[in-house]
Amino acid sequence: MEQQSSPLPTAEQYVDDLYAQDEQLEFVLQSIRDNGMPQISVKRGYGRLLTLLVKMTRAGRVLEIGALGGYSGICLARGLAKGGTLMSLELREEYAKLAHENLTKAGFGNTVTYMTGEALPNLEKLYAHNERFDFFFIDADKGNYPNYLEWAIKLGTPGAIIIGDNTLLHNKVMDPAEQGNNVRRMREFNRMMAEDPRLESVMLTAYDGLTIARIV
Ligand SMILES: C[S@@+](CC[C@H](N)C(=O)[O-])C[C@H]1O[C@@H](n2cnc3c(N)ncnc32)[C@H](O)[C@@H]1O
Repeated sequence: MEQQSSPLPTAEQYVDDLYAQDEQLEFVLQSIRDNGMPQISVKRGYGRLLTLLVKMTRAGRVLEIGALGGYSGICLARGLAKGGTLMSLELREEYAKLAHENLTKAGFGNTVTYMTGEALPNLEKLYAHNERFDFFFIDADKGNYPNYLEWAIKLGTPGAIIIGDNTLLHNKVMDPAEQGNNVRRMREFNRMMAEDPRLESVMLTAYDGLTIARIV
């Protein structure tokens, strides 16, 4: 009888399997499921990239927009040197609470500060208080990505890194038939990242896309 061969893994599955399970991060994913929250944390490979990039750039002040259960927060905090800090903006109190619990369990409870509510007014507050950051991770409501990018440029120190997640938006950005608000705004974000003279950037197309820029 002819043997059925199992389908090949995707490149992302292959890479994910190459690395040992990360108990702290798996715990976060389980806590998100247990609390009935959306399972939309940053993908494992990009989480590892966040840690590496924070380390490689020696960023001391990191700002995240969209905390959910703290998965990306832990990845970012792991990259910080002693004394580094993470500011995390999250719409929902209950999500920020779980994220803080998870960062505390991971040993980063005193590294992170949460600001809850809509991110835009909080970004304005941070600017007014003269807070500046050298690393940004944008991962909240997609329709505001271009606004978050403008704020990151304003709040960024020279050479700051700005990263946006989900920049392919389930491949909708390439499909001219897709004309919803989030898709149009994500296209606008991608175009800004590619063309804005204040930035130099690269777009990674694994998983759901990740765009990385540096303020020139
Ligand atoms: C994709 S999830 C973030 C995942 C997280 N970065 C991670 O990888 O672990 C998006 C988060 O953005 C939050 N969010 C949505 N709209 C927001 C807004 N206007 N201001 C601040 N946070 C918002 C959601 O509540 C949700 O927790």
